[in-house]
Amino acid sequence: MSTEIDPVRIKICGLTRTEDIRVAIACGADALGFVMWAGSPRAIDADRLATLSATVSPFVTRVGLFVDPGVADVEACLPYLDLLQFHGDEPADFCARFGKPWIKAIRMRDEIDLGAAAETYSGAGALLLDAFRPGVPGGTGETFDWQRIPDSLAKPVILAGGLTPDNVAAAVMQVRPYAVDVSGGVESGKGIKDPLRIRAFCAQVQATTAALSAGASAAPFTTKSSTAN
Ligand SMILES: O=C(O)c1ccccc1NCC(=O)[C@H](O)[C@H](O)COP(=O)(O)O
Repeated sequence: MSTEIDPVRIKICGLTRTEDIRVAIACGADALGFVMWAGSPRAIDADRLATLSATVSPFVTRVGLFVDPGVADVEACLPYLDLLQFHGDEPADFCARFGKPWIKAIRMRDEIDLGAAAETYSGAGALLLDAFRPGVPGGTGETFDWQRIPDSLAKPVILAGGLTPDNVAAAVMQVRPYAVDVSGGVESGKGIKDPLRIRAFCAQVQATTAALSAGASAAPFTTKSSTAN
């Protein structure tokens, strides 16, 4: 029996070049991430963001990534973004003050309580769950134990951290996230995306969604978005 399911959304992160944006969109990416934190090898500034953002088609979400930014730093980027993604220790009221939809990255340190995080960041559109490496706010290229994600969470889950064309199908099957997020797994160098790897990554996600729709799983498919407020 075939059951239509929501496709797992795809976010390609750490884009710095127009040609990579074109490939990501052509392969079906739903969202594109731009790292607005100067400490990253994938960082761009607001001028570059304006240029890149102008090449993004309507209906593709432009996401700005920030790590404990100043208010003015975020405000300078607002005209070029659809969604804000916070990777530092930003309180919820800070994340919400810009009048844009936002998501919160949660690094999966040992003691993390995802239920509490979902309450603390109740205004977030989703929680992006990422690997924890001390001193590195994101883009680690490392996975974490996906079994640590509860079956039910009060926010949609965006799964990140060390995803690649080789492991993303298993990740989708196991976690059933609302979306997957990848950076290093589709790169040939920091901030330089590999078109073949982007294509392979998106194809794996799309094929897994199709397989689930066709009944590849014994359990009825629900994504981690299904328990969202
Ligand atoms: O990518 C970075 O360099 C980065 C730096 C600081 C904060 C966040 C950063 N990236 C965030 C992302 O959304 C990445 O896609 C996510 O951490 C997954 O990265 P990867 O493990 O390389 O796929």
